[in-house]
Amino acid sequence: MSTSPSTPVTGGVPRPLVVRTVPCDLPAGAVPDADDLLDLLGPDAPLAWVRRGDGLVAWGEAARIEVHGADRFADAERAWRQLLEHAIVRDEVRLPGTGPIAFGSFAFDDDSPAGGVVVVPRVVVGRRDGRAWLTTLSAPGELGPLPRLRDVAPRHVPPAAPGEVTYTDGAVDAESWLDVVARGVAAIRSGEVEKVVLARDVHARTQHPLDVRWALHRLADRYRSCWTFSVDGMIGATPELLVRSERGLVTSRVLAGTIRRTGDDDADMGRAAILAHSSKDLEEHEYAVTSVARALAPFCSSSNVPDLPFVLPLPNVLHLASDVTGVLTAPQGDDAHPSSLALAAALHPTAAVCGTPTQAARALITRIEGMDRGRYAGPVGWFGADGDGEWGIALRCAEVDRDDPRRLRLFAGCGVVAASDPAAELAESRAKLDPMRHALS
Ligand SMILES: C=C(O[C@@H]1C=C(C(=O)O)C=C[C@H]1O)C(=O)O
Repeated sequence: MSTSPSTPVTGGVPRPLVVRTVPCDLPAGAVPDADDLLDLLGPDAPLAWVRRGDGLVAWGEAARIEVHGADRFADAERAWRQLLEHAIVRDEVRLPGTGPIAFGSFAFDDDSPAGGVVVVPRVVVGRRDGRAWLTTLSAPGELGPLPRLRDVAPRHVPPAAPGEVTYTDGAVDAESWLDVVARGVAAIRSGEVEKVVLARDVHARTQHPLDVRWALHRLADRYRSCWTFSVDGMIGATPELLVRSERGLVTSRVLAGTIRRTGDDDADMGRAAILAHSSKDLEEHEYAVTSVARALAPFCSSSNVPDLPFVLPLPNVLHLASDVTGVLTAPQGDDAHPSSLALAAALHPTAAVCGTPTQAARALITRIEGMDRGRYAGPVGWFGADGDGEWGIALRCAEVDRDDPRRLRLFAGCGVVAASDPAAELAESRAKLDPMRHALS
Protein backbone atom coordinates (compact mmCIF):
# COMPACT_ATOMS: atom_id res chain seq x y z
CA MET A 1 0.00 0.00 0.00
CA SER A 2 1.15 3.47 -0.76
CA THR A 3 1.58 5.80 2.16
CA SER A 4 1.49 8.82 -0.15
CA PRO A 5 -1.10 11.52 0.38
CA SER A 6 -3.94 11.47 -2.16
CA THR A 7 -2.57 14.56 -3.92
CA PRO A 8 1.19 14.21 -3.78
CA VAL A 9 1.84 17.35 -5.84
CA THR A 10 3.49 20.32 -4.19
CA GLY A 11 5.08 23.55 -5.31
CA GLY A 12 2.46 26.15 -6.26
CA VAL A 13 1.54 24.26 -9.42
CA PRO A 14 0.72 26.63 -12.27
CA ARG A 15 -2.80 25.78 -13.51
CA PRO A 16 -3.32 25.33 -16.24
CA LEU A 17 0.24 24.52 -17.09
CA VAL A 18 1.21 26.32 -20.29
CA VAL A 19 3.91 24.46 -22.19
CA ARG A 20 5.70 25.80 -25.23
CA THR A 21 8.46 24.12 -27.20
CA VAL A 22 10.34 26.05 -29.87
CA PRO A 23 13.42 25.15 -31.93
CA CYS A 24 16.51 26.82 -30.58
CA ASP A 25 20.13 27.40 -31.55
CA LEU A 26 22.53 26.45 -28.85
CA PRO A 27 25.35 28.96 -28.26
CA ALA A 28 28.23 28.81 -30.76
CA GLY A 29 30.57 25.85 -30.38
CA ALA A 30 27.68 23.89 -28.98
CA VAL A 31 28.02 20.77 -31.10
CA PRO A 32 28.68 17.96 -30.33
CA ASP A 33 29.64 17.75 -26.66
CA ALA A 34 27.45 16.79 -23.73
CA ASP A 35 29.18 19.57 -21.90
CA ASP A 36 27.44 22.17 -23.99
CA LEU A 37 24.06 21.20 -22.67
CA LEU A 38 25.45 20.98 -19.16
CA ASP A 39 27.01 24.43 -19.65
CA LEU A 40 23.53 25.92 -19.72
CA LEU A 41 22.79 24.84 -16.15
CA GLY A 42 22.99 27.06 -13.11
CA PRO A 43 24.11 25.78 -9.71
CA ASP A 44 20.63 25.44 -8.21
CA ALA A 45 19.07 21.95 -8.36
CA PRO A 46 20.10 21.21 -11.96
CA LEU A 47 18.23 18.45 -13.75
CA ALA A 48 20.04 16.42 -16.40
CA TRP A 49 19.86 13.32 -18.56
CA VAL A 50 22.65 13.46 -21.15
CA ARG A 51 24.71 11.06 -23.21
CA ARG A 52 27.23 11.76 -25.98
CA GLY A 53 26.09 15.35 -26.36
CA ASP A 54 22.39 14.62 -26.69
CA GLY A 55 19.74 14.64 -24.02
CA LEU A 56 17.92 17.01 -21.72
CA VAL A 57 18.91 19.60 -19.16
CA ALA A 58 16.42 21.55 -17.11
CA TRP A 59 16.00 23.92 -14.20
CA GLY A 60 13.35 25.49 -12.00
CA GLU A 61 10.41 23.68 -10.45
CA ALA A 62 6.90 24.12 -11.83
CA ALA A 63 5.68 21.21 -9.73
CA ARG A 64 7.00 18.47 -7.53
CA ILE A 65 5.41 15.09 -6.92
CA GLU A 66 6.55 13.11 -3.88
CA VAL A 67 5.52 9.50 -3.43
CA HIS A 68 6.15 6.62 -1.05
CA GLY A 69 5.51 2.92 -0.76
CA ALA A 70 4.87 0.05 -3.12
CA ASP A 71 2.54 2.14 -5.31
CA ARG A 72 5.04 4.96 -5.73
CA PHE A 73 5.32 4.54 -9.51
CA ALA A 74 1.56 4.40 -10.12
CA ASP A 75 0.96 7.32 -7.74
CA ALA A 76 3.59 9.40 -9.51
CA GLU A 77 2.11 8.63 -12.88
CA ARG A 78 -1.43 9.49 -11.74
CA ALA A 79 -0.27 12.84 -10.35
CA TRP A 80 1.64 13.59 -13.58
CA ARG A 81 -1.47 12.80 -15.67
CA GLN A 82 -3.60 15.07 -13.45
CA LEU A 83 -1.15 17.88 -13.98
CA LEU A 84 -1.34 17.37 -17.72
CA GLU A 85 -5.14 17.15 -17.87
CA HIS A 86 -5.61 20.88 -18.28
CA ALA A 87 -2.21 21.69 -19.77
CA ILE A 88 -2.11 23.90 -22.83
CA VAL A 89 0.66 22.62 -25.07
CA ARG A 90 2.21 24.19 -28.13
CA ASP A 91 5.02 22.02 -29.45
CA GLU A 92 6.73 23.21 -32.61
CA VAL A 93 9.42 20.51 -32.65
CA ARG A 94 7.64 17.23 -31.88
CA LEU A 95 10.51 14.95 -31.01
CA PRO A 96 10.88 12.58 -28.05
CA GLY A 97 11.57 14.90 -25.11
CA THR A 98 9.72 17.94 -26.47
CA GLY A 99 6.47 19.23 -24.95
CA PRO A 100 5.87 18.68 -21.24
CA ILE A 101 8.44 16.47 -19.53
CA ALA A 102 9.25 15.53 -15.97
CA PHE A 103 12.32 14.01 -14.33
CA GLY A 104 12.03 11.29 -11.71
CA SER A 105 14.07 9.24 -9.28
CA PHE A 106 12.66 6.41 -7.17
CA ALA A 107 13.78 4.35 -4.19
CA PHE A 108 14.99 0.79 -4.73
CA ASP A 109 12.91 -0.57 -1.86
CA ASP A 110 9.14 -0.25 -1.37
CA ASP A 111 9.64 0.56 2.30
CA SER A 112 12.44 3.08 1.92
CA PRO A 113 11.75 6.53 3.38
CA ALA A 114 13.31 7.85 0.14
CA GLY A 115 10.09 6.96 -1.77
CA GLY A 116 10.37 8.82 -5.02
CA VAL A 117 10.21 12.22 -6.58
CA VAL A 118 9.07 13.64 -9.91
CA VAL A 119 10.18 17.16 -10.72
CA VAL A 120 8.40 19.16 -13.42
CA PRO A 121 10.92 21.80 -14.44
CA ARG A 122 10.21 25.35 -15.59
CA VAL A 123 12.72 25.34 -18.45
CA VAL A 124 14.06 22.42 -20.51
CA VAL A 125 16.70 22.46 -23.23
CA GLY A 126 17.07 19.32 -25.29
CA ARG A 127 19.14 18.12 -28.19
CA ARG A 128 18.82 15.10 -30.41
CA ASP A 129 20.64 14.34 -33.66
CA GLY A 130 21.69 17.94 -34.21
CA ARG A 131 18.30 19.47 -33.46
CA ALA A 132 17.89 21.53 -30.31
CA TRP A 133 14.82 22.90 -28.60
CA LEU A 134 13.67 24.99 -25.69
CA THR A 135 10.58 24.19 -23.63
CA THR A 136 9.07 26.47 -21.02
CA LEU A 137 6.43 25.39 -18.52
CA SER A 138 4.61 28.29 -16.93
CA ALA A 139 1.32 29.75 -15.73
CA PRO A 140 -0.92 31.60 -18.23
CA GLY A 141 -0.27 34.94 -16.50
CA GLU A 142 3.43 34.56 -17.22
CA LEU A 143 2.93 34.24 -20.96
CA GLY A 144 5.07 36.67 -22.85
CA PRO A 145 6.54 36.61 -26.33
CA LEU A 146 7.92 33.27 -27.55
CA PRO A 147 10.63 32.07 -25.18
CA ARG A 148 14.27 32.66 -26.08
CA LEU A 149 17.15 30.81 -24.48
CA ARG A 150 19.04 33.97 -23.55
CA ASP A 151 16.04 35.23 -21.58
CA VAL A 152 15.52 32.09 -19.52
CA ALA A 153 19.06 30.69 -19.08
CA PRO A 154 20.75 31.27 -15.74
CA ARG A 155 23.77 33.57 -15.82
CA HIS A 156 26.77 31.40 -16.70
CA VAL A 157 29.08 30.97 -13.74
CA PRO A 158 31.40 27.98 -14.16
CA PRO A 159 31.27 25.47 -11.30
CA ALA A 160 34.08 25.63 -8.75
CA ALA A 161 35.94 22.51 -7.62
CA PRO A 162 34.75 20.90 -4.40
CA GLY A 163 38.27 20.98 -2.90
CA GLU A 164 39.70 18.18 -0.84
CA VAL A 165 37.47 15.13 -0.41
CA THR A 166 37.61 12.73 2.53
CA TYR A 167 36.03 9.30 2.44
CA THR A 168 34.77 7.36 5.43
CA ASP A 169 32.96 4.08 5.93
CA GLY A 170 29.27 3.96 5.21
CA ALA A 171 26.78 1.76 7.03
CA VAL A 172 29.05 -1.30 6.69
CA ASP A 173 32.85 -1.01 6.55
CA ALA A 174 34.80 -2.83 3.83
CA GLU A 175 36.01 -5.59 6.15
CA SER A 176 32.50 -6.36 7.42
CA TRP A 177 31.14 -6.25 3.88
CA LEU A 178 33.26 -9.32 3.11
CA ASP A 179 31.07 -11.12 5.66
CA VAL A 180 27.91 -9.77 4.04
CA VAL A 181 29.02 -11.26 0.71
CA ALA A 182 30.01 -14.53 2.40
CA ARG A 183 26.52 -14.71 3.92
CA GLY A 184 25.09 -14.12 0.43
CA VAL A 185 27.16 -16.99 -0.98
CA ALA A 186 26.05 -19.23 1.91
CA ALA A 187 22.39 -18.37 1.24
CA ILE A 188 22.89 -19.34 -2.42
CA ARG A 189 24.57 -22.61 -1.49
CA SER A 190 21.72 -23.42 0.90
CA GLY A 191 19.23 -22.92 -1.96
CA GLU A 192 17.56 -19.75 -0.58
CA VAL A 193 18.32 -17.79 -3.78
CA GLU A 194 20.19 -18.36 -7.02
CA LYS A 195 21.69 -14.88 -7.29
CA VAL A 196 21.72 -11.84 -5.00
CA VAL A 197 23.11 -8.36 -5.61
CA LEU A 198 24.76 -6.89 -2.53
CA ALA A 199 25.75 -3.26 -2.21
CA ARG A 200 27.55 -0.93 0.18
CA ASP A 201 27.83 2.80 0.65
CA VAL A 202 30.79 5.08 1.31
CA HIS A 203 30.50 8.58 2.76
CA ALA A 204 32.29 11.51 1.16
CA ARG A 205 32.85 14.95 2.59
CA THR A 206 33.97 17.75 0.30
CA GLN A 207 35.88 20.81 1.48
CA HIS A 208 33.44 23.19 -0.23
CA PRO A 209 29.71 22.71 -0.86
CA LEU A 210 29.45 20.56 -3.98
CA ASP A 211 28.30 22.35 -7.12
CA VAL A 212 26.62 19.35 -8.75
CA ARG A 213 27.57 20.67 -12.20
CA TRP A 214 31.25 20.06 -11.42
CA ALA A 215 30.52 16.37 -10.97
CA LEU A 216 28.19 16.17 -13.98
CA HIS A 217 30.80 17.65 -16.35
CA ARG A 218 33.42 15.20 -15.19
CA LEU A 219 31.08 12.23 -15.48
CA ALA A 220 29.79 13.18 -18.93
CA ASP A 221 33.33 13.82 -20.24
CA ARG A 222 34.73 10.52 -19.12
CA TYR A 223 31.78 8.11 -19.17
CA ARG A 224 30.51 8.98 -22.61
CA SER A 225 28.60 5.77 -23.24
CA CYS A 226 26.75 6.20 -19.93
CA TRP A 227 23.70 8.32 -19.14
CA THR A 228 24.78 11.18 -16.91
CA PHE A 229 21.92 12.16 -14.65
CA SER A 230 20.97 14.63 -11.96
CA VAL A 231 17.57 14.50 -10.29
CA ASP A 232 16.88 16.09 -6.93
CA GLY A 233 20.34 15.45 -5.46
CA MET A 234 20.82 12.02 -7.02
CA ILE A 235 23.78 12.27 -9.45
CA GLY A 236 25.76 9.76 -11.45
CA ALA A 237 26.59 8.21 -14.81
CA THR A 238 24.80 4.92 -15.29
CA PRO A 239 25.74 2.40 -17.98
CA GLU A 240 22.45 0.54 -17.51
CA LEU A 241 19.22 1.54 -19.26
CA LEU A 242 16.26 -0.03 -17.49
CA VAL A 243 13.89 0.93 -20.28
CA ARG A 244 13.49 3.34 -23.14
CA SER A 245 10.02 3.53 -24.66
CA GLU A 246 9.66 5.46 -27.86
CA ARG A 247 6.76 5.30 -30.27
CA GLY A 248 5.89 1.70 -29.44
CA LEU A 249 9.45 0.37 -29.36
CA VAL A 250 11.06 -0.61 -26.06
CA THR A 251 14.75 -1.12 -25.38
CA SER A 252 16.57 -2.24 -22.28
CA ARG A 253 20.34 -2.45 -21.83
CA VAL A 254 21.02 -5.21 -19.35
CA LEU A 255 24.39 -5.43 -17.62
CA ALA A 256 25.67 -8.10 -15.29
CA GLY A 257 29.08 -9.72 -15.16
CA THR A 258 32.00 -7.38 -14.55
CA ILE A 259 35.79 -7.35 -14.65
CA ARG A 260 38.05 -4.47 -13.64
CA ARG A 261 40.21 -2.71 -16.22
CA THR A 262 43.94 -2.57 -15.79
CA GLY A 263 44.67 0.65 -17.69
CA ASP A 264 46.66 -1.33 -20.25
CA ASP A 265 44.72 -1.83 -23.50
CA ASP A 266 46.39 -5.13 -24.45
CA ALA A 267 45.84 -6.60 -21.02
CA ASP A 268 42.23 -5.39 -21.12
CA MET A 269 41.66 -7.18 -24.45
CA GLY A 270 42.68 -10.38 -22.69
CA ARG A 271 40.39 -9.55 -19.77
CA ALA A 272 37.47 -8.95 -22.14
CA ALA A 273 38.01 -12.46 -23.55
CA ILE A 274 38.15 -13.91 -20.03
CA LEU A 275 34.91 -12.12 -19.12
CA ALA A 276 33.13 -13.26 -22.29
CA HIS A 277 33.95 -16.89 -21.41
CA SER A 278 33.59 -16.79 -17.62
CA SER A 279 30.86 -19.22 -16.61
CA LYS A 280 30.33 -17.37 -13.32
CA ASP A 281 29.74 -14.05 -15.15
CA LEU A 282 27.67 -15.62 -17.93
CA GLU A 283 25.43 -17.19 -15.29
CA GLU A 284 25.03 -13.84 -13.50
CA HIS A 285 24.21 -12.23 -16.82
CA GLU A 286 21.71 -14.86 -17.84
CA TYR A 287 19.66 -14.25 -14.66
CA ALA A 288 19.53 -10.52 -15.41
CA VAL A 289 18.53 -10.93 -19.07
CA THR A 290 15.86 -13.49 -18.21
CA SER A 291 14.32 -11.19 -15.59
CA VAL A 292 14.08 -8.32 -18.10
CA ALA A 293 12.75 -10.49 -20.95
CA ARG A 294 10.09 -12.02 -18.64
CA ALA A 295 8.98 -8.64 -17.28
CA LEU A 296 8.63 -7.13 -20.77
CA ALA A 297 6.90 -10.13 -22.36
CA PRO A 298 3.30 -9.32 -21.21
CA PHE A 299 3.55 -5.88 -22.86
CA CYS A 300 5.17 -6.87 -26.16
CA SER A 301 3.90 -8.48 -29.35
CA SER A 302 7.44 -9.41 -30.32
CA SER A 303 10.85 -9.12 -28.77
CA ASN A 304 14.49 -9.75 -29.46
CA VAL A 305 16.69 -11.24 -26.76
CA PRO A 306 20.29 -11.74 -27.92
CA ASP A 307 21.70 -15.24 -27.41
CA LEU A 308 25.05 -13.97 -26.24
CA PRO A 309 26.12 -10.76 -24.49
CA PHE A 310 28.73 -8.34 -25.84
CA VAL A 311 31.51 -6.78 -23.78
CA LEU A 312 30.84 -3.11 -22.94
CA PRO A 313 34.10 -1.27 -22.17
CA LEU A 314 33.91 1.59 -19.65
CA PRO A 315 36.95 3.50 -18.38
CA ASN A 316 36.88 1.64 -15.03
CA VAL A 317 35.36 -1.79 -15.81
CA LEU A 318 34.25 -4.14 -18.58
CA HIS A 319 30.68 -5.43 -18.41
CA LEU A 320 28.75 -8.19 -20.11
CA ALA A 321 25.87 -6.38 -21.83
CA SER A 322 22.73 -7.32 -23.78
CA ASP A 323 20.33 -4.98 -25.53
CA VAL A 324 16.84 -6.45 -25.27
CA THR A 325 14.24 -4.88 -27.57
CA GLY A 326 10.50 -5.33 -28.03
CA VAL A 327 7.50 -3.97 -29.88
CA LEU A 328 4.69 -2.90 -27.55
CA THR A 329 1.37 -4.62 -28.19
CA ALA A 330 -0.83 -2.37 -30.32
CA PRO A 331 -3.26 -0.45 -28.09
CA GLN A 332 -6.89 -1.70 -28.18
CA GLY A 333 -9.77 0.78 -28.30
CA ASP A 334 -9.20 3.51 -25.71
CA ASP A 335 -6.21 1.74 -24.20
CA ALA A 336 -2.89 3.45 -24.56
CA HIS A 337 0.53 1.83 -24.41
CA PRO A 338 1.79 1.48 -20.85
CA SER A 339 3.97 4.50 -20.11
CA SER A 340 7.74 4.19 -19.83
CA LEU A 341 7.33 4.64 -16.06
CA ALA A 342 4.79 1.80 -15.88
CA LEU A 343 7.28 -0.37 -17.80
CA ALA A 344 10.08 0.68 -15.44
CA ALA A 345 7.82 -0.27 -12.50
CA ALA A 346 7.15 -3.68 -14.06
CA LEU A 347 10.87 -4.26 -14.64
CA HIS A 348 12.08 -3.02 -11.27
CA PRO A 349 13.99 -4.56 -9.60
CA THR A 350 15.78 -6.60 -12.26
CA ALA A 351 18.12 -9.40 -11.31
CA ALA A 352 21.01 -7.04 -12.22
CA VAL A 353 20.42 -5.08 -9.01
CA CYS A 354 18.35 -7.45 -6.85
CA GLY A 355 18.75 -11.13 -7.69
CA THR A 356 16.82 -14.30 -8.54
CA PRO A 357 14.16 -15.18 -7.53
CA THR A 358 13.20 -11.55 -6.97
CA GLN A 359 11.22 -11.75 -3.73
CA ALA A 360 13.66 -14.05 -1.98
CA ALA A 361 16.61 -11.92 -3.10
CA ARG A 362 14.85 -8.76 -1.88
CA ALA A 363 14.24 -10.33 1.50
CA LEU A 364 17.85 -11.49 1.72
CA ILE A 365 19.12 -7.98 0.87
CA THR A 366 16.93 -6.48 3.61
CA ARG A 367 18.23 -9.07 6.06
CA ILE A 368 21.97 -8.94 5.42
CA GLU A 369 22.96 -5.76 3.54
CA GLY A 370 22.75 -3.53 6.60
CA MET A 371 21.70 -0.26 4.91
CA ASP A 372 18.83 1.53 3.21
CA ARG A 373 19.70 1.88 -0.47
CA GLY A 374 17.66 5.07 -0.78
CA ARG A 375 17.30 5.88 -4.48
CA TYR A 376 20.45 3.94 -5.44
CA ALA A 377 19.59 1.05 -7.82
CA GLY A 378 16.12 2.51 -8.40
CA PRO A 379 14.79 3.93 -11.68
CA VAL A 380 16.01 7.42 -12.63
CA GLY A 381 15.14 9.31 -15.80
CA TRP A 382 12.42 11.28 -17.49
CA PHE A 383 9.07 10.89 -19.25
CA GLY A 384 6.81 13.02 -21.37
CA ALA A 385 3.11 13.69 -21.82
CA ASP A 386 2.63 10.64 -24.07
CA GLY A 387 4.34 8.43 -21.47
CA ASP A 388 7.41 7.79 -23.62
CA GLY A 389 10.72 8.32 -21.91
CA GLU A 390 13.97 6.83 -20.67
CA TRP A 391 14.65 5.30 -17.25
CA GLY A 392 18.10 4.19 -16.21
CA ILE A 393 19.06 2.27 -13.11
CA ALA A 394 20.68 4.68 -10.64
CA LEU A 395 24.19 3.17 -10.50
CA ARG A 396 27.70 4.68 -10.33
CA CYS A 397 26.04 7.44 -8.40
CA ALA A 398 25.83 9.41 -5.19
CA GLU A 399 23.17 11.12 -3.19
CA VAL A 400 23.96 14.63 -2.05
CA ASP A 401 22.79 15.35 1.49
CA ARG A 402 19.72 17.59 1.36
CA ASP A 403 20.84 19.65 4.35
CA ASP A 404 24.59 19.74 3.79
CA PRO A 405 25.94 19.87 0.20
CA ARG A 406 29.36 18.89 1.50
CA ARG A 407 28.14 15.41 2.35
CA LEU A 408 27.44 12.58 -0.10
CA ARG A 409 26.70 8.88 -0.01
CA LEU A 410 28.38 6.91 -2.80
CA PHE A 411 27.08 3.45 -3.69
CA ALA A 412 28.31 0.29 -5.39
CA GLY A 413 27.06 -3.26 -5.55
CA CYS A 414 27.92 -6.61 -7.09
CA GLY A 415 26.03 -9.61 -8.33
CA VAL A 416 26.79 -12.62 -6.17
CA VAL A 417 26.40 -16.22 -7.37
CA ALA A 418 27.54 -19.54 -5.89
CA ALA A 419 31.06 -19.16 -7.29
CA SER A 420 31.60 -15.60 -5.98
CA ASP A 421 34.65 -14.73 -3.90
CA PRO A 422 34.04 -11.96 -1.30
CA ALA A 423 37.48 -10.35 -1.79
CA ALA A 424 36.97 -10.17 -5.58
CA GLU A 425 33.52 -8.63 -5.06
CA LEU A 426 34.98 -6.02 -2.71
CA ALA A 427 37.57 -5.12 -5.37
CA GLU A 428 34.80 -4.92 -7.96
CA SER A 429 32.75 -2.62 -5.72
CA ARG A 430 35.79 -0.34 -5.40
CA ALA A 431 36.08 -0.17 -9.18
CA LYS A 432 32.39 0.75 -9.38
CA LEU A 433 32.98 3.64 -6.96
CA ASP A 434 35.62 5.08 -9.33
CA PRO A 435 33.25 7.16 -11.47
CA MET A 436 31.93 9.16 -8.52
CA ARG A 437 35.36 9.49 -6.95
CA HIS A 438 36.61 10.81 -10.27
CA ALA A 439 33.61 13.16 -10.43
CA LEU A 440 34.50 14.71 -7.08
CA SER A 441 38.25 14.99 -7.69
C1 LIG B 1 24.97 -3.05 -8.74
C2 LIG B 1 25.79 -2.43 -9.59
O1 LIG B 1 26.01 -2.84 -10.85
C3 LIG B 1 25.28 -3.93 -11.39
C4 LIG B 1 25.96 -5.21 -11.16
C5 LIG B 1 26.85 -5.71 -12.08
C6 LIG B 1 27.66 -6.97 -11.77
O2 LIG B 1 27.54 -7.47 -10.67
O3 LIG B 1 28.42 -7.43 -12.62
C7 LIG B 1 27.03 -5.07 -13.32
C8 LIG B 1 26.27 -4.02 -13.66
C9 LIG B 1 25.12 -3.63 -12.86
O4 LIG B 1 23.99 -4.31 -13.30
C10 LIG B 1 26.50 -1.18 -9.22
O5 LIG B 1 27.19 -0.60 -10.04
O6 LIG B 1 26.36 -0.73 -8.06
